[in-house]
Amino acid sequence: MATKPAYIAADVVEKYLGYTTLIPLLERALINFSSGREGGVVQPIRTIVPVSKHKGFLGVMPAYSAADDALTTKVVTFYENKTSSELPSHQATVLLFDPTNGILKAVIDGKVITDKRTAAVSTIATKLLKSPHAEVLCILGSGAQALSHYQAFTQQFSFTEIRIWSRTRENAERFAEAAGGKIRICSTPQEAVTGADVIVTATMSTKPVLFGDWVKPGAHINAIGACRPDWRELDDTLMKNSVLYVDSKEAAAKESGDIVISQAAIKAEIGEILKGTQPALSDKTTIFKSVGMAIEDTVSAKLVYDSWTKNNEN
Ligand SMILES: NC(=O)C1=CN([C@@H]2O[C@H](COP(=O)(O)OP(=O)(O)OC[C@H]3O[C@@H](n4cnc5c(N)ncnc54)[C@H](O)[C@@H]3O)[C@@H](O)[C@H]2O)C=CC1
Ligand SMILES: O=C([O-])C1=[NH+]CCC1
Repeated sequence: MATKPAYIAADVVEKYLGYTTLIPLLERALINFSSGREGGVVQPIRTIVPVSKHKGFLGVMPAYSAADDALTTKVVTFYENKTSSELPSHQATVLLFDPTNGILKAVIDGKVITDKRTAAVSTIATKLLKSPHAEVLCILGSGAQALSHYQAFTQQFSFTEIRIWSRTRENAERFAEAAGGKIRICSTPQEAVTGADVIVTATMSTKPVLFGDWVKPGAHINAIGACRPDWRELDDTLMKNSVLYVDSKEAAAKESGDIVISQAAIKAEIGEILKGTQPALSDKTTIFKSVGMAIEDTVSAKLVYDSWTKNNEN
């Protein structure tokens, strides 16, 4: 008789998903993804079901990695009009299957996986694309992604100044308290961005919050939000005057309003830079437009499951 699937809750995921372990696994996954058939990644474009009546979306994100022999699907919901400040705008669950026979092995909380794997991939892009002299980090937004990016970036880099802007000062102050480090709270996005070497946009905005005229030449931008074809975070000036990298060319060209509307040309996938088949033009102004990939959830969920199994063996 088949055993019941394990349930792995958010606090356990948090315990096993450290950036130092996760980052090299994701680097390998990005390379495999960008290697076509040879890379052994099967990842169709995700299905998104709009729940227009409630300003929400349900996304289904399946993937298989031959290199990891791991099979998962994430189910993620995201809502524009949160009904409660207690409720996160994004909620997710990852189902992990035995790839040999299709048995469901684990139901894993997907919220922490989503927050951390996204920040880890931005860290990888930033290592490749930032100026070697980068000192100032700016984060626009103060939600879950803003916090995971702050945590990953402060662990992996040594910025001398970190700035944040959020729509309300109260939100920015709450963020600074949760982050716990020295953070400069800025009153306007322009103040936060001016002179910054690395910028993270992590908002639910549907209109540009970051304008090319504000951005220091040579800066690197990680654009995390605007995952719908009619949503924007970056304006046309910035999109057209920067070198544009993405996680998945196919997905970004379909899902990212910043690309769909501006018609900016994509230079390469981050996996192609890691493979050495495309250059990292770090002396130019660069954008990493992240839409999020199922394969990132697959390797993260496998890491969590394997660590959990090891620690629960008698
Ligand atoms: N690229 C990827 O892999 C992923 C991207 N995302 C996207 O990242 C973005 C942030 O996600 P979370 O931090 O989880 O959401 P969140 O709800 O925790 O935080 C959203 C932040 O955006 C701000 N915001 C909302 N509307 C705004 C507006 N019009 N102008 C400026 N700021 C605004 C909020 O005040 C808050 O600070 C979302 O667009 C989300 O869909 C989320 C998960 C993965
Ligand atoms: O990759 C992901 O999980 C998501 N990207 C945008 C919303 C959720």
